[in-house]
Order: sequence, then structure tokens, then C-alpha cells
Amino acid sequence: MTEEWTPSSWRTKPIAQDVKYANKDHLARVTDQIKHLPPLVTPAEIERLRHHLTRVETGQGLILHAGDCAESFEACTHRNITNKIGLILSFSLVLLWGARVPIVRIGRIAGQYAKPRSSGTEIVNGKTVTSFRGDNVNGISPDDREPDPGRMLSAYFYSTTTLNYVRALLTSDFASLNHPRTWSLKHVRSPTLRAEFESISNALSDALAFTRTVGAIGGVDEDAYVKGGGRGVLGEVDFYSRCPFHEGLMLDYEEAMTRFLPIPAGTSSYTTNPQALPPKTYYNTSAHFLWIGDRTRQLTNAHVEYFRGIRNPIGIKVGPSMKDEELARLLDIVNPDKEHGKVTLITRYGAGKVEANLPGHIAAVRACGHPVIWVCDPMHGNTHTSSTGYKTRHFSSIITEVTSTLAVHAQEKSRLGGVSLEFTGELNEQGFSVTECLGGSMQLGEEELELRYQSYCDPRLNFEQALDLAFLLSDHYKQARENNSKVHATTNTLIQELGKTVNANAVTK
Ligand SMILES: O=C[C@H](O)[C@H](O)COP(=O)(O)O
Ligand SMILES: C=C(OP(=O)(O)O)C(=O)O
Ligand SMILES: [Mn+2]
Repeated sequence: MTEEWTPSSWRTKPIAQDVKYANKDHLARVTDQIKHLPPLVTPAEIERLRHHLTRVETGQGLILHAGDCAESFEACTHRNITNKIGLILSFSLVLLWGARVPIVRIGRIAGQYAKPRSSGTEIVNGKTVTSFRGDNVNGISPDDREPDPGRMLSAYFYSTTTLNYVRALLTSDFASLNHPRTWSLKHVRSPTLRAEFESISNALSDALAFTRTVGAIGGVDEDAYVKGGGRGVLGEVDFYSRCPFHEGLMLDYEEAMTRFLPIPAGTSSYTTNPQALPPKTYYNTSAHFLWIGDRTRQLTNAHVEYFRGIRNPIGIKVGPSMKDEELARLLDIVNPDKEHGKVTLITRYGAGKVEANLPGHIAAVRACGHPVIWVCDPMHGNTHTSSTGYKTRHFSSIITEVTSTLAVHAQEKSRLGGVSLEFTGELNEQGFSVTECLGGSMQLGEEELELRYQSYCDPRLNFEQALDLAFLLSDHYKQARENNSKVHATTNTLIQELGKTVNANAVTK
């Protein structure tokens, strides 16, 4: 028999990636304070996202999860938030143009402040110190590594401030289709690639101009775009939806943000089994969508216990160490009623490991009859240290993982429902992008990593590299639509060109 779940039942289980606080009274005071603060998101928004995810699951949409590996309190500025949201919108617009299905945009933003780490200690400036675990836990400065419960309260307020500004941006002129952020192609070094990109961006600009013209002659409410509520010509897309998403790692915080609330009226119209819905249930109100990391997904541990009881849609990271039967058991635990739109599996094997792992995982999920959305995270299995000492990722490994994943889904008659990326539109004072990942159309080299390496944790694709990937995916989906079949990666010019920048020395871990 399944044991009773409560928001604190995780406390009786072993926990991975635990944070040990020296002052337990301080911790209790902070969590008690958070329990009395208002939710950041509402049940109605969470249910709406579940509805969108149900549609993605049946092939009527794609997910774009994207943002920072680790948000920092310091980077919570007007300029950074604007640039990050601008890039998510631009990426989704490019993807929408090629794929012609609604894009559900879920940002690693407004709460991504805690990190699991490979090791409890790290070496900074030659000294061994406790690892940085995210601004929610300890400080980036090597002298500030003692976990401080007060940081959870700060994380709540930074999340609130960020989300408030994101909501404001998305319901104002910023998100208007009249002003998509323009993409310059100056950085693209290969002439073949530049020609391909130009044809995509010209076609996209043309489509947007057409959309506006139709609006101007009365086909759609032009004003709706200006207000940021664009629907109509571009399809029934909740184009400006805003979904914060973070790893549900700090269970003290997640428990404090868990509230027993009425299930909104109307939910039953799209829920799988409306009769089974109670009047009230537990929502995690810190984000619409949370995920369990690859390091905290042990079946009998605390994180899985917490996640099995919340009504929010959830993601589960699936790395190469996941056994086929373990995946099936995990799904039985977190989604016993096999509800639609509930679970997204985010695979992150590493470029050379997709063929060996994904077919077995697809077969295991099929055999147990669980509905899931498959998303590819081509970032976390492709990290290595550069010869210059920077934690980095090569663009070619990232596209290799994406294209292998698309190929395996096609071969297994499954469907890739989206991508999960670490990227940032952050610019420095002079307007230059960060330099954290290698390659891409700008062919960023190892010696350039030191120029603007700003990440607090993992390396992120910069604005140009993210758009490289957006163009590539968009082109893939366009070709698939036009050929009405699956496209082979090797016939795709963009992939061939971008793949040329393969760093022969790249080692994945
Ligand atoms: O984002 C994911 C993990 O927190 C990160 O990759 C861990 O990095 P580490 O291997 O440097 O600890
Ligand atoms: C911790 C993360 O990933 P993973 O659990 O896949 O390593 C992450 O997405 O930041
Ligand atoms: Mn990361």
C-alpha cells in the first residue's frame, strides 16, 4: 500500500545533495516566514500549463525550456531580464516559423537559484572550499560558503521581483510581434551558413510583415499584438505565456511554498479523469513547472517522495545511468494514474551515448503504458574542461546530441516534444555576448572563453549560438514538414556546416 503523502513526508527519507545548516532555529524561522508569504504562481496558471502540455504530448506543440544554469541575485537587473526574455521569445519565434506548432515557453528563471554539484568541495584560487550551491544556499565568494537559511528568503524575493518584471514585459509592448529582437548575422563566419541563415531570417521577416499587414486590414486585432496578447494569425498560441521553471532541489523551500488550494473551476474539462479530482489539492506555488535532477531521482529518496504529491506538471532528468526498469518504476511512483500532461522526461545522455540509451528508455516507457513528453537536454552530458581551464561545452556536441535524439525518436516511431537549453541573452556593458561555450557560427575558440565568462555554474550558449541552434531546429522542422517525412541529419546543410567546428579534443563527462 502507498504510504500517505504530506508536504513534509520527504523528511523521513534519505536525501541526496542535502544542505546542512548549522543554525536549525534560523532555518525554522525562515521557512515559517516563507509559508506565510503569497504564492508566486496560481493553480489556474499551473492547470493551464498542464493543458498545454497535454497538447504537446499528442503532437500539437513543442516545448522550449531555457535559461540560466544558475540565476544569481546579482544578475537580477532590468537589462539582464529583458535580454533573457528577448532571447527566449526570438528563439521561440524562429522555431515556430519552421515547425508551425505552438511553442510552450518555460523559462529557467525566477527561482533557479540552487545547484546540485558533483563534489561537496571545489578548488578556487588554489584553495579547497565548500562547493558553491547557488545563491539560495551560499555565496559565490570563496569566503562565503557556509549555507545561510536567510538566503532562501532572499531567493523568494528575487524570484518575486524577476517574475513581476517578466509578467510586466510580457503584457506590454516588449513582446509585440512588431518588435521582435533583430538578429544580425555579422558573427557568422562560414559563407554557406550565412546564406542559409539569411534565407531563414528573410522568410521569417517576410512572414511577420505579412502578419502585420493582415492585422492592419482587419484580419486580426493589431492592437492585441501591441498589448502583447497576440493570437490569431499565428494560430491559437498562448504566445506570451510565462512559465517559471526550476529544479526542485531545496525541499525546505519547496515545502514552504506548497499550498493546499482549490482546484480551479474548468480544470475538469481537460483533465483525464475529472471524477477523481478532489475539491482541493497540493500545488507547489513557487513555479508552474519543477524538475527532479539526474542526481536526485533515486526511487526511495526524498526528492521523488516530495514530487509524487504535487499537482504541478514535473520534469525528470534522465541520464545514462538510468536503468530501463528503474524509469518505469519511477513513472509509477510519480504518476500512478497515468495522467496526461503530467510528466516530461528530459534526456541528457551526452552526444555519443544517445543510441545506446534512448531506444531502451522509449521501449520501457511504452511497455508500462505511461504517457510522457520527451525533451532533449543536449547540454548536461556534454560538459568538459577546456585546455585553458574553463568548464565549457562545444556547440558541435550539442547539435550532435540533438540530431541523434531526433533520429532515434524517428527510428523508434516516437516523438521529440522539445528541447531544454542553457542559454542567455545577457550582454556586457559594451554590448558583447558571453563567451562560455565553444564553436557555433562564430567559431568561438578556447582562447576566447576568458573574455566574458560570466556563468555562476555551467556554460551557457550566448545570443548568437542560441540563434544558431534555433535556425537549425527550425530548418529541420521545415524540411520535415515539406518532405512530409523525417529528415536525415546528414543531408542538412546547417548541421554539416555547424558540425565542421567539431573540437577534436572535446571530452564529455
Ligand atoms: O547544472 C547542473 C549541475 O549543477 C552542474 O552541471 C554540476 O556541475 P559540477 O560538475 O561542476 O558540480
Ligand atoms: C542540474 C541540472 O541538470 P542535471 O540534473 O541533468 O545534471 C540542470 O539542469 O541544471
Ligand atoms: Mn546546468
